Amino acid sequence: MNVDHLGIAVESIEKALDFYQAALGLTLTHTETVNEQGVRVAMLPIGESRIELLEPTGPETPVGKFISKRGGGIHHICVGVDDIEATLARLKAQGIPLIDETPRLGAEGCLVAFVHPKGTGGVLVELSQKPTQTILSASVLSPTDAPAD
Ligand SMILES: C[C@@H](C(=O)O)C(=O)SCCNC(=O)CCNC(=O)[C@H](O)C(C)(C)COP(=O)(O)OP(=O)(O)OC[C@H]1O[C@@H](n2cnc3c(N)ncnc32)[C@H](O)[C@@H]1OP(=O)(O)O
Ligand SMILES: [Co+2]
Repeated sequence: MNVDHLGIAVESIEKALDFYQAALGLTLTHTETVNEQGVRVAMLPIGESRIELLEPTGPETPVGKFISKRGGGIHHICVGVDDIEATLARLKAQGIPLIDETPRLGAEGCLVAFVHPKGTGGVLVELSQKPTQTILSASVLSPTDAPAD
């Protein structure tokens, strides 16, 4: 397991890059729109992890609602796992409240599922399994935007 990324809700990725890219000096490696989650994402590696900037595609999306209720800020922590189905089954058996009982498609073709904050000490936790080479090469799962650089 690892911290795959930290999700930060922002009103505008472009504005947020003034800090994370221009001032702090992180490198923007990937941008993509994930329609299934209603977000545009920008990935900036930091050490062995990444910062994921999340800009909502509209107000009635998870990140859009989060920003209108609380303003921007830390939205979720993403834990990388090798077998997301097995992890979900283990959590479910222990009565942990899951938002997604089956994985969905996340950024970069990953399989993702969210655990409800009421079962995690108030933090929205995303589980993510990296795609296999086979999945990566399938055109249906290709990122919708071109890489940033
Ligand atoms: C692209 C992908 C990727 O990385 O690959 C992504 O990250 S996509 C990232 C965007 N996608 C997602 O977030 C999908 C999963 N999220 C969701 O399904 C939703 O946002 C929920 C987390 C269920 C919240 O739903 P909704 O806004 O309708 O409910 P709500 O505002 O009434 O919130 C219910 C309770 O959860 C709390 N709550 C809501 N959002 C929270 C957050 N981000 N972190 C911590 N707590 C949170 C509220 O304060 C409230 O607590 P109280 O009950 O105590 O008042
Ligand atoms: Co995420």
